[in-house]
Amino acid sequence: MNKTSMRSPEPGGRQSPPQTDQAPADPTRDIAYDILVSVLERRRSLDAVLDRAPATVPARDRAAAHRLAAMVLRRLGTLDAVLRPLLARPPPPPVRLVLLLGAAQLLFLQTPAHAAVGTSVELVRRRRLAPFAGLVNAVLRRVAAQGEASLAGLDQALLDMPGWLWSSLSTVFGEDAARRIADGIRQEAPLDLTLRRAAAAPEGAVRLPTGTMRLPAGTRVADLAGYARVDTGGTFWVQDVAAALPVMLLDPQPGERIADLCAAPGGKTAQLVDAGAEVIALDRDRSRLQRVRENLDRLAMQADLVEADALSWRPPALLDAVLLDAPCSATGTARRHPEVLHTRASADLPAFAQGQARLIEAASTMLRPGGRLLYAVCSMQPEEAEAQLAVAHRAGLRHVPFEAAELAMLPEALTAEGCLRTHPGLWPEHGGMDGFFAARFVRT
Ligand SMILES: C[S@@+](CC[C@H](N)C(=O)[O-])C[C@H]1O[C@@H](n2cnc3c(N)ncnc32)[C@H](O)[C@@H]1O
Repeated sequence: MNKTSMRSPEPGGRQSPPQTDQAPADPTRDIAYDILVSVLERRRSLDAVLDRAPATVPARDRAAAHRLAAMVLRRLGTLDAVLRPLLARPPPPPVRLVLLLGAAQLLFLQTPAHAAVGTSVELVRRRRLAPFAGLVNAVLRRVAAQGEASLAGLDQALLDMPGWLWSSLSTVFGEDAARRIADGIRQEAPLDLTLRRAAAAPEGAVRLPTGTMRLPAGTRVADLAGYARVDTGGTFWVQDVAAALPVMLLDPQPGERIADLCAAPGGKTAQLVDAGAEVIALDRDRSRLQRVRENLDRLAMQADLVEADALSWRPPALLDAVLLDAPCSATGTARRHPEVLHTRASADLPAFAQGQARLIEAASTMLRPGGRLLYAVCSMQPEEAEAQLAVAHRAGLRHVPFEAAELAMLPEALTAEGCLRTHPGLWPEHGGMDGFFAARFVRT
């Protein structure tokens, strides 16, 4: 196979263009490139980078940049494996990013070849890497010519998942399920909405067996009728089908006093309020708590918002229930937030598990005898899930397993110990779901 050779960049060739408030020349690809740099080199979140894009960039370009960068992050191992045989030696990191963006458009986003190749050549020039324009052009033309054949013989499930996550998932779920999870993560996630009680579903939405309404990937939520109704408040909010399960399993009753200890951005708070509970929504991050306020305002819902650290906060009176949706590695959200595949490592797990244990201990002191704790994490890792059952026991909490009848719509998510465990390999016929773990306890 012919390999395309490279010349060295000109002095200063690796600098990024200066940041300005002006809209970039090709916002989709420029922003997608910046996202990749920030995620892969600085372990930042995709949304945080997108939030920094100039306000002049239209929503449609932001959405396209998000989709393109997310596709590269989801398919990075496969894309590298396609490009490697076409290169005489590893290209400088910025050139690799341009090639990844171009190849993702060609292989996974159905961008016409002339557009994907041409815009990639322009992008490498704008990044002051003009000496590599010929290389980018030649390599991407080869990818375009090979098309689907580029992927033949590649074990994409293994290539696209970090090794540590693959071994952890194979141990927990078995190799077949790990493969189904990898397949689920590689799909673009649909838009899931939780409807408020008795509200009408937005047009075109499909009702999933657990009640969540689902619309195709790429649907813009703000365009849907009912998003910001002024008379009654919005009729729905965005929340993955799996993220809606913990509150369903807590089964909040009207008038119950319930604290949502890690509330922002407020999807589960809204479910608790919608059920008629008296809700205290707590978050230690002021700007994130502000998002809870905005979301509840849009829905015309009331809760007591408290900016505090759940480790030291105590309620004015003991509570009927606590929802602890604890901070975690978030591996369960990899299909919606594919950066977690690159920003997380197994070395992060002990610190997360320790933080969760301290929050469980704090939560146990807030409950009246007989009060319920619903512990949840959007993680698939056992350190953050089953391992916390022993912590809860030591803190004076009794595990109350979920019953088969409570998960009759999703029996495959009920574990032998009576916990909830979902993952992106479940419900492939409906479009999958995020990974979540939940367990229920009662204060003895
Ligand atoms: C997993 S998110 C919660 C998602 C939320 N429950 C929902 O459904 O929309 C974690 C949140 O916990 C907050 N948090 C983390 N540690 C905390 C602590 N010790 N006290 C209060 N909030 C905390 C973070 O600021 C973050 O907003």
